[in-house]
Amino acid sequence: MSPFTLRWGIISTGNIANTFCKDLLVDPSTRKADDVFHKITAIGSRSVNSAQSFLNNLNSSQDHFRWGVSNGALDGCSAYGNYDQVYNDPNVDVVYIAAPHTLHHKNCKDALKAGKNVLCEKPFTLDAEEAEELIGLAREKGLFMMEAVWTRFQPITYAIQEIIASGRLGKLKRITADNSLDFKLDDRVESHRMLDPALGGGALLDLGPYPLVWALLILHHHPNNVDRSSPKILNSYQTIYGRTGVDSASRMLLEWDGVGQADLRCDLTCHGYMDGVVIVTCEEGDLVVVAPPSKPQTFHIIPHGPDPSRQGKVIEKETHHYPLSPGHGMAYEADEVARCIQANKKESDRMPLEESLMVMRILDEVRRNGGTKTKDLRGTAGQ
Ligand SMILES: NC(=O)C1=CN([C@@H]2O[C@H](COP(=O)(O)OP(=O)(O)OC[C@H]3O[C@@H](n4cnc5c(N)ncnc54)[C@H](OP(=O)(O)O)[C@@H]3O)[C@@H](O)[C@H]2O)C=CC1
Ligand SMILES: O=C1OC[C@@H](O)[C@H](O)[C@H]1O
Repeated sequence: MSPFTLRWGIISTGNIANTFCKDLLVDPSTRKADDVFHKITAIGSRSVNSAQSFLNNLNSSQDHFRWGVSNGALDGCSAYGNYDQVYNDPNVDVVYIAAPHTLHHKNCKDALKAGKNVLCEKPFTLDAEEAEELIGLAREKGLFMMEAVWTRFQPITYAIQEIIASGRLGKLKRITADNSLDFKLDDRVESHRMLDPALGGGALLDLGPYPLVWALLILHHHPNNVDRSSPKILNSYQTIYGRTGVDSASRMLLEWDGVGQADLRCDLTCHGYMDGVVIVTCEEGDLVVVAPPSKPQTFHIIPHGPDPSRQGKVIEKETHHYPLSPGHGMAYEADEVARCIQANKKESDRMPLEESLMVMRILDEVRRNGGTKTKDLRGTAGQ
């Protein structure tokens, strides 16, 4: 059977848009996804020159990214000097939104209103109100929409969830998860999207979704969270970066009743502990994930010790590798979008809209309890 072709329109020509588009050009058979073919049919930028040079750059891709160029994935692709032409292009099935956080809501809304399916970068929106409005609109229009939490679709996350759910490590106790890096804040211009409060800058909104995705995968989806209830925020703290007033670091302590606690961190001033960016502590041992938390490929199981009273299922340290297919690891989420749209689904079971909304509510509460300049920043819901 010939593969299902999904035609992508791309909004903005920044860093992650480039990484994502490159991954769309990788041969799907390298990740056993022969049922899908990704085609990029429109690129939208605030400047037509930027759209055209982005397209030229994709056309000159090498290595694994050459496959799509040679197999027609960029044939007939339009380069537009605005976003509206992407939304209105009849050759586009789904729009990928990769502009700064504060524009996600407007861009998604414009795409949905034009009748397009949507994949939107994390954080899904600036606040929960925006997310609610988009979810309502997507449902009203009968369109597919998903937050681009690529980590969820990587092979290692399924494997880790399976081990935890199997009970092999004994009862789950708690997790810690950390997505931190030394972003060299002092060397950046104040208008950088990570530093500018008006663009939703700071660690929480940019890095926070990753510790949260681990908390959701492990605790929210744990078999003991039978009715999938939301966590309580026990505590949170934001460190303020004086120069622009955004958070240079954020901490969250969440609890899923009857399941466990999640101690979550994100920091723009230093790396986390690379050999243990996520630690799932269970009765019999720890499951420890090696960096980066957005796309890990290795985890260890480390037993707590030879305690004869334990069930003895974890005796020696184990190392498990789940290598990503060629590319950056973003194609798995694109495959999910293609399969959902082909099956006429309006959302992904693996990344449900309710969970995007739940994350936005958590981020709102942390932001509003902190003292940064984004504390009172409101989104564009209703506009
Ligand atoms: N999934 C992942 O791994 C990652 C996701 N992200 C998410 O993707 C989004 C974009 O991040 P990233 O690619 O790093 O950002 P960049 O700054 O590299 O790119 C953002 C692009 O948005 C467009 N844009 C529109 N309006 C503005 C504005 N007022 N100021 C700046 N840019 C504007 C520009 O493209 P143009 O001029 O062409 O319109 C710009 O190039 C963020 O929401 C971030 O959270 C980021 C990194 C990794
Ligand atoms: O979204 C992201 O994913 C990967 C991280 O390292 C990056 O900082 C963040 O923006």
